[in-house]
Amino acid sequence: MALVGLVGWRGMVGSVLMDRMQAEGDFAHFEPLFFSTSNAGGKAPAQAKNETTLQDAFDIAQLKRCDIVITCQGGDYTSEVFPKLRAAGWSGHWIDAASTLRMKDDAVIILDPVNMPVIKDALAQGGRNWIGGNCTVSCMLMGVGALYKAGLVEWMSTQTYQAASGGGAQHMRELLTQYGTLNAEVRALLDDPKSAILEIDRKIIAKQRSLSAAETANFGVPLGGSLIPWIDKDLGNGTSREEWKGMAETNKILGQGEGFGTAATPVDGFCVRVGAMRCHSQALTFKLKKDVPLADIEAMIAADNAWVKVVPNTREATIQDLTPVAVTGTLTIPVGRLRKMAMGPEYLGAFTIGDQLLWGAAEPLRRMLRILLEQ
Ligand SMILES: NC(=O)C1=CN([C@@H]2O[C@H](COP(=O)(O)OP(=O)(O)OC[C@H]3O[C@@H](n4cnc5c(N)ncnc54)[C@H](OP(=O)(O)O)[C@@H]3O)[C@@H](O)[C@H]2O)C=CC1
Ligand SMILES: N[C@@H](CC(=O)OP(=O)(O)O)C(=O)O
Repeated sequence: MALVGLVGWRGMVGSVLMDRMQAEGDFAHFEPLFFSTSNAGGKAPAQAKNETTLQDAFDIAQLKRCDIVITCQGGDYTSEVFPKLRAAGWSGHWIDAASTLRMKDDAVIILDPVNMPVIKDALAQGGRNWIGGNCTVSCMLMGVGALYKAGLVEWMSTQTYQAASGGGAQHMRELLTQYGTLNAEVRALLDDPKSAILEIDRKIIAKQRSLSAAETANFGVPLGGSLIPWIDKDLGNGTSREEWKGMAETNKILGQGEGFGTAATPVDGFCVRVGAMRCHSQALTFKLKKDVPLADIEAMIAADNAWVKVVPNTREATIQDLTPVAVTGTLTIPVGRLRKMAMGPEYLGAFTIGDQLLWGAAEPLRRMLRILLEQ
């Protein structure tokens, strides 16, 4: 039985991964070896079989024992450990949620319902590095990948509404703390149906502008009752790194080069943090290469994979099924608001949502592990 090293299994992404692996019976297919950066020698979780002690996640000799290592520990860990492990002659499979290795030539961005042929090609050529994609990109392609597979997309523009969880657990806590502080500030006025809404509004904006440093430590500014139209690093050319990933990773996932070559499909837009908990939403505008009837587009999208769900473009269906609240904790990727736009029949609008901890992070890793175990 393959020995699989699990690193980062108790973090937020790792916990979602563990839950999914448990739900799918994955642990029946390998011997797990659990690692920790903080508690080596401690007790491994209940899924452990023969190896019941936590190993030091920096111990190259222990990592070298593994046929496969799967890590959700983060980019700093990958940067420190991965080169040492390969330099020590380890030729096992490395499956990673962090972005560190994504754009390396010898790494595949894994999203098998979308790019199984790319994964199979890499496997046939001895590929060993399998990296989960950016959450926004992965969720988007799970929804509208059919249009790319059909070669219909001339370009795509994205406007995202990204949840607090993309920043990590502390960001989710901070958002809720801010909501709580704001609510407390006006609770007495809310309880009085006769109170003036503009007084409530004045108190809220005053409170938002005076939140303590501790209450904005992670986002840097208030997010509760506001939004932040910048995610990840400033690339210095007017683009955020999150926006850059849209084109770079979409094209790499599709096997269309490293993102900006002549074969690449242009993808660009704005990435915005909003006060949602763990679902990333995005409004998409496509320029299609030709005018395709809307019914054909809907059928194509609906048939693409087992998780995508076309939501009828009506008010009732949209407000019921096309929200973070509806999608959180599920693998369903709804695609709705599908309509031709006023610019012409080749212009298509769509809105899609995905749980960024499931399809956006844990699920592609889990599925890659099964692909490797089943070869
Ligand atoms: N958050 C996201 O949306 C996404 C994250 N990723 C990638 O996954 C990586 C991990 O992200 P995320 O899961 O959010 O990170 P977490 O901070 O939740 O977990 C990372 C590690 O922190 C350690 N840790 C310290 N204190 C605690 C605690 N109280 N509870 C749990 N773990 C703790 C654990 O390591 P140990 O057990 O060794 O102490 C854990 O594995 C990111 O750095 C990123 O590279 C990828 C896609 C999306
Ligand atoms: N940057 C994403 C989350 C994330 O972890 O992305 P990446 O895996 O590309 O670093 C967000 O903030 O929503």
